[in-house]
Amino acid sequence: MPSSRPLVISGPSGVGKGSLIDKLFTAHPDTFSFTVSHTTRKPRAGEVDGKSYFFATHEEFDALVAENGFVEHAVFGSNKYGTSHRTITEQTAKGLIVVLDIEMNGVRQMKANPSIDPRYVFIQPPSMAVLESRLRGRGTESEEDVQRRLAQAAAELEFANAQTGDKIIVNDDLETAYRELEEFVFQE
Ligand SMILES: Nc1ncnc2c1ncn2[C@@H]1O[C@H](COP(=O)(O)OP(=O)(O)OP(=O)(O)O)[C@@H](O)[C@H]1O
Repeated sequence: MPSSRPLVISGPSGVGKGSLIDKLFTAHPDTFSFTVSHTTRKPRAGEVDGKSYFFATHEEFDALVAENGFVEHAVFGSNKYGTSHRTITEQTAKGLIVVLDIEMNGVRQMKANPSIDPRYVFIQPPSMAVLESRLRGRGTESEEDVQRRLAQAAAELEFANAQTGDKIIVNDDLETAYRELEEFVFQE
């Protein structure tokens, strides 16, 4: 039986977190769950409250921050995003392993307030050059955005390397990295 502790997957943009998490969910369809984040941004067409996100006003969001309702939260542009304690405990109570895809500052917050005791996995690129080519190859970001993500990547790698006791997986060959992740997740 795998541990029921939530799994926090972190690492620079473009390193392959999404690809690895997709593989995990596909290979084990009834084992894992995502959380539903809170956001102050307005719903886009087709987005359902409580499914895509929990949509909140700034006042509602700030009230939840004040009562320590988030395990991590952040501001992107003019909007706030956060993962509530509640979304994690609800999914864990269903017997699912919660998977959180979180950036460095979120990990910092979770470690500073260790109320849910997750397992941390850091995904790293074989080199910065490979990371750059994956980010460009994905073709979803503007040049300015690629540059911003690469600058942030250096900080992400430095942060991960300074952590002790967490799992680090180098995503060189995707299948090999996936097997390493799977083995870690399903170990006793
Ligand atoms: N081991 C690998 N070898 C080659 N290409 C890979 C590998 N892993 C992922 N990729 C490719 O690299 C690109 C970035 O991967 P992905 O979108 O999964 O990254 P991410 O870490 O989730 O990024 P973000 O944090 O920005 O969402 C994708 O085009 C993906 O197909």
